[in-house]
Amino acid sequence: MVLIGVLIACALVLLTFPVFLVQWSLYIAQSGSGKIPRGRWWFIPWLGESLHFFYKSPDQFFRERYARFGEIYRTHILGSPTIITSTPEHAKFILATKHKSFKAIYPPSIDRVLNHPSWEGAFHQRIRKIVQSSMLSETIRDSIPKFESLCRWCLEDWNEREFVVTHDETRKFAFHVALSITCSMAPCEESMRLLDSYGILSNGAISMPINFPGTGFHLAIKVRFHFRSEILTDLTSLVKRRKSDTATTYSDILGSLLASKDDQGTKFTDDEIRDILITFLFAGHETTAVFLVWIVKYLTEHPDILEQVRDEQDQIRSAREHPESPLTWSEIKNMPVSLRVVQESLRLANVAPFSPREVVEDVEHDGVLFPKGWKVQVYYRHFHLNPTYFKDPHKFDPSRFLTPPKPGIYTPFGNGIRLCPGSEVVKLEALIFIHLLVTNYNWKIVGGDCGVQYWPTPRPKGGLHLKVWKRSD
Ligand code: HEM
Repeated sequence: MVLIGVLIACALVLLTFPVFLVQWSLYIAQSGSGKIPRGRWWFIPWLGESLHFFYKSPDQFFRERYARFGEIYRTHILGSPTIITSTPEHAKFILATKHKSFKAIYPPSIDRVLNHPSWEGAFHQRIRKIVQSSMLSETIRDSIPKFESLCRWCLEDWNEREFVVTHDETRKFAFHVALSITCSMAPCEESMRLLDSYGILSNGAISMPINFPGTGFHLAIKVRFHFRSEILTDLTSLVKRRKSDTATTYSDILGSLLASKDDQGTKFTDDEIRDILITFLFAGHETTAVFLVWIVKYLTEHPDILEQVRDEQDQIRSAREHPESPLTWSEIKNMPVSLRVVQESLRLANVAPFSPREVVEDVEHDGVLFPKGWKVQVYYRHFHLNPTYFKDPHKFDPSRFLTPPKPGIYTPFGNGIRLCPGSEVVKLEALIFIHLLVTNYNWKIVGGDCGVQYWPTPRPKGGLHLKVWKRSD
């Protein structure tokens, strides 16, 4: 008995010794030169503070550490020692165009589902150029009628249903907008099949990366093969059709990818094109869908603001010769109240709260050491909910955007070299959605407030159930 006790004690000492060594080296590093930021101690090497991170709520996890350690601190989550920073100065440095010491990464769950490294260097710039030019406001303004009819299609029978799961419908809308920009695909059997596959893929990406039968992540890995082969089939037939269709010029991303050559005249391979499409569709719809749900929730909870938005949108409609005419670019540009609702919802909801990076080489900035191999998360939520930058930060108050925020403080679309190229599309989608929703419908939330699902991005739990009726009813 005594022997077993001694053996267990020895095993514990042996197991925890390396952890103490790591922790001690951190202590030396931070006390010697005062470089690595402060943080909590952890005791299980791979796990670190991950259990707290997943099961408390990321929001509470970061809030507690922010309160204790300030704007920059270290932790150990998702299998890596990580520095969390939320000083505008560090964010600018880490995300800056020319800085090569940090490389972009996906969070492990998304990484293993998408299964390709983040785009870097010249390859990244080449893709970015194509993607950006497809989403400039001059380019997307021609797509207003297309986006509006997609939105009408998604909203058309809301009043006839017992209740609407808002997130299901906004996903349908955002996904078809992304498909339209990517490969000019209109709603069809194929697009709905892809939407379903993406639903399962996204469920895996938003779950903890545990590959065990029965988990969402396990299912997503399995579905990924199915999804990839589906994309491959669709893409192959699309390329075939495009090649034989010499009469039409396609101004979508797929068309540009197929035409693009690098400095040596090399084209993208089919595998590369598939990876770009998979990633682009992923980036392009999930965040937007959740964001539109938040807009509905905020408007419902603030009837005074909903009334102002409705007044604005009704005026636009009544100023037209035919009230049902499609929206125009000049009408979109003349929605200041609704635009402020969009800006404030982006700030408060923080649907993309992080920019994750990996440190490529030891780098020091402003008294902080970022050690090689560590992860860094620029955490925008600390900016956007900081009373120093936004008075009464948890209050939904679109009027705060009557005064533009200071540069580098309001960053819902990130910053620097990877600034979201879809920001103009998101705003356009949101304004079209608001216009059609408030001019056509009244609604109320049913099933009570189910709270917030924080992982991986904050969203109303259950997708927000609505009972909807026509305004004329
Ligand atoms: C509310 C909606 C959205 C939010 C909040 C959002 C936010 C972001 C953020 C913060 C990043 C930077 C990530 C980083 O620094 O690592 C990003 C990147 C990106 N976003 Fe968005 N996004 C949204 C919608 C969209 C849409 C609609 C599209 C396309 C149609 C899109 C396409 C992309 C792409 C391709 C990147 C990668 C850019 C690069 O690596 O150069 N996003 N997004």
